[in-house]
Amino acid sequence: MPETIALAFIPFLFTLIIRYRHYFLLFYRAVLVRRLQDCLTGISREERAFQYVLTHAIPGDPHHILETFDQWCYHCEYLSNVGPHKGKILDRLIYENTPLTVLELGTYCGYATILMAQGLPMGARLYTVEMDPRNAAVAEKVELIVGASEEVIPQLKEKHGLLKADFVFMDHWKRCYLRDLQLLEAHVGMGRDGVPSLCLPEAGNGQQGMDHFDDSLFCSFPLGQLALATVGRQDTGLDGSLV
Ligand SMILES: C[S@@+](CC[C@H](N)C(=O)[O-])C[C@H]1O[C@@H](n2cnc3c(N)ncnc32)[C@H](O)[C@@H]1O
Repeated sequence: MPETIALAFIPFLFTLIIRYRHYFLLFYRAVLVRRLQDCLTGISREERAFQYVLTHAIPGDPHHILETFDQWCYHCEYLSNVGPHKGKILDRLIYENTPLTVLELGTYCGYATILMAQGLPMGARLYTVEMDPRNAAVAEKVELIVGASEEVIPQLKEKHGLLKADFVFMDHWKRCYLRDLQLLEAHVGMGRDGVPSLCLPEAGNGQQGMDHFDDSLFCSFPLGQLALATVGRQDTGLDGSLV
């Protein structure tokens, strides 16, 4: 009898596995393989990626550095970079907006930082905030600020000289998006003539190397009174409404 009940569950289990195969794959690659590699190599996944990039990329060539990151993600291990598909959208937004001051929340390995920095006009400045001091990469136009966004944003003006942000790329933990937008509104001048652009990739869905997940888009909205927009899952508290 218990065997019969167990057998009856097998089709159900198969259906679940097929339905959620991408999440299983993500779990396998991002958690299981990562833990195993951490134990085998004695260094973190991000350090492994850096070693790969350092040994395979042409120094000083941002395109090749990004391509090398992509190769690593497709053929070796998963990284939560913005990735080549959403990267194209980000690149286009930078090109269209030609911002002089850019604020990125969530540097991680510096993939989006490099991507944005190489598209910025001369004299532009990119500020990028990362709370994990191990995740750091710096380029010429970039000021890397190590700290949690909630502590850094109130100090951006006085301590880091960021008087206004023309373009904000939020790519940290999405539970922080609403709070940090409110902090930005309170502490940082926003954009040319008060019209900043805001980018919110849909976090947790669109991971690099997981093409199937890459169905999210970026938004760049001209924001009069800071209109908020998010694309994809509507669980950030930012549902396209005006604040
Ligand atoms: C998805 S990764 C960023 C990927 C990066 N923008 C890219 O495309 O290469 C998110 C990063 O945000 C950082 N982070 C999360 N919450 C943060 C906070 N409140 N302040 C600063 N950094 C934060 C994490 O440590 C992590 O490195």
